[in-house]
Amino acid sequence: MSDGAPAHIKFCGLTRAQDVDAAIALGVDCIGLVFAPRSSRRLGLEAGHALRTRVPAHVRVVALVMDQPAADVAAVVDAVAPDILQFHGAEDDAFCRGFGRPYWKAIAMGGDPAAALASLPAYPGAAAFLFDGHAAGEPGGGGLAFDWRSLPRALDRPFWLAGGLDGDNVARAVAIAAPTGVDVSSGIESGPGIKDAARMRAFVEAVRRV
Ligand SMILES: O=C(O)c1ccccc1N[C@@H]1O[C@H](COP(=O)(O)O)[C@@H](O)[C@H]1O
Repeated sequence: MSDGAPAHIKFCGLTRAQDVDAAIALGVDCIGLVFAPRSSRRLGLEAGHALRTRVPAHVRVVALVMDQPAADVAAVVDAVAPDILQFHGAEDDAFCRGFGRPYWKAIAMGGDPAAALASLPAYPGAAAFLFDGHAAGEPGGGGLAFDWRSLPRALDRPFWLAGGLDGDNVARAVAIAAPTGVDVSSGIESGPGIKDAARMRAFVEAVRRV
């Protein structure tokens, strides 16, 4: 999938203004804000809005949701104005399309990868796929990697690699999977939702060295 350009970088699960500012200073492409109920990084609408206002227009804000009612997703869209919605649950294509934003569909590769990949045609409206290491029905953000070699060599749209990435393994992951971008949460943290400046920098430097 890669066209030889460096992989894009998304830092996910930011909860503090200082971490958003540091991520932007490092030049990441996307900031992920988590609104999924079962996440230790979950933001309320006001906190999400406050973080969103710190993000310049050239950095995309991705709002992560999981198996929430349409009214809750719409409230996130209204309060946070994300550039992209990232769906992590059993939402179908029609649901994901219903909020007037491009969407990325997370694909849970941690259980049955073949079944996970077989679900891709069910999401014709997805602007991109995000392959994560958690099992279907489980939340992500737990640092779980999957076998990057299980991804197809060719896909009809951009895809992001997530799950268990950090500054030590991301170069190998990019070399194997050639994703459009890489997405990381726990691999740049000192604790849930608390990003670590040195780990953030190490991750970005590792991706840029590939
Ligand atoms: O981050 C969370 O808390 C979360 C909750 C529910 C669904 C997905 C979640 N996170 C996503 O998982 C990736 C990978 O996380 P990690 O690097 O393995 O810790 C994260 O970037 C989010 O996209």
